[in-house]
Amino acid sequence: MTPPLLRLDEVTVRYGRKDALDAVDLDVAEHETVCVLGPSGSGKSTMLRVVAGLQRAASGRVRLAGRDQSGVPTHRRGVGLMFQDHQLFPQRDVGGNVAFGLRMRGAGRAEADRRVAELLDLVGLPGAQRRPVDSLSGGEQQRVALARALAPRPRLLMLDEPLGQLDRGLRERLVMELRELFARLGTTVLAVTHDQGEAFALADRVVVMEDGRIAQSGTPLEVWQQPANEFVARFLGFDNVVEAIVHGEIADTCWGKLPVPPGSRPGPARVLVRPGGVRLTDPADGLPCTVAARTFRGDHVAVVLQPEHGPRLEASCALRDAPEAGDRVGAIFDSADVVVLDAA
Ligand SMILES: Nc1ncnc2c1ncn2[C@@H]1O[C@H](COP(=O)(O)OP(=O)(O)OP(=O)(O)O)[C@@H](O)[C@H]1O
Repeated sequence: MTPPLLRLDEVTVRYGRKDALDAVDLDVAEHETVCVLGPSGSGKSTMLRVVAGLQRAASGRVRLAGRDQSGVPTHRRGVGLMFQDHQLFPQRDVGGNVAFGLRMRGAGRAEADRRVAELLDLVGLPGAQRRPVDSLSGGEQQRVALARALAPRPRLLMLDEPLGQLDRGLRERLVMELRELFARLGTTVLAVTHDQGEAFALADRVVVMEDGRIAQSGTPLEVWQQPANEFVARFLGFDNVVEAIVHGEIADTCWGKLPVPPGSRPGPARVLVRPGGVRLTDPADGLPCTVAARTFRGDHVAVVLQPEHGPRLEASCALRDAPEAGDRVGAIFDSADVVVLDAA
């Protein structure tokens, strides 16, 4: 069996007494795009740095195509890196920036020129070779940085907050372009971001980091549908989490009895209710609540409910059905949107 393109085997990175990575195991298969997601300080950049050879592991192994990379310098690992602030060379023009890695690897001028033209076509900047980089917009600079990272045909492309500085609309567009480009080129990608929308749009697989460890790894759909624990649930923006006692297909909570999916582990647990699974009805027919606030979110309205007992909960409503602040409503719960979480 061929080994994964990248394997981290119990990799620990220590800064002083702190483990920035704590015995992390991770495989990235050839042609896979893996996005590492997590709050600030959870170890995302450290993971990229140790794979690139910019940071030494205190213990564990980094393998690329099965080969232990201990002692292999960055420029011999065959990895491409793109950081959040692009780090383009301001004194070189676009062509000079994209050709940089090629020339470093001994490519002749004609070959480098051909490859630069090919890459600028690929990233949607055909003919931009002679433009000064400071004449480019943020999004264009991002494309040049991407072309530069792809130029030497790295076996693994690593992106650190690739779209961090750009405004939301542009990011959403570029993420789709990147996904299509990586699929077309068959690039293997390890990207880190703190933006879940970006990670979910780009990734075949999402890895959520918490304090130097992997809290969950799965497809975007798996992680979204079944967050492993309360940390992941809250990181994804799900705040409807309460203590519960699960028995059979019921969870007893301060919000009353919630239906849980068949086969849920019985006993004390934390339970998440996705806002889409909170339906509003007459106060007499559900958990009586007062509407504390409502926020327009484009395609839906987030309605914050204050029950008579227990913490507030959020419901997601269609615009035409959304109640007004101060209204009395009843909340009923849909078992498909109730998730029994692992104890953290
Ligand atoms: N050179 C360093 N010296 C000491 N501590 C460091 C160093 N680099 C990172 N750390 C610490 O290691 C931990 C992980 O940092 P890292 O930069 O990998 O996190 P991150 O998830 O990428 O964060 P961010 O999203 O803010 O970039 C943090 O607690 C950070 O303060």
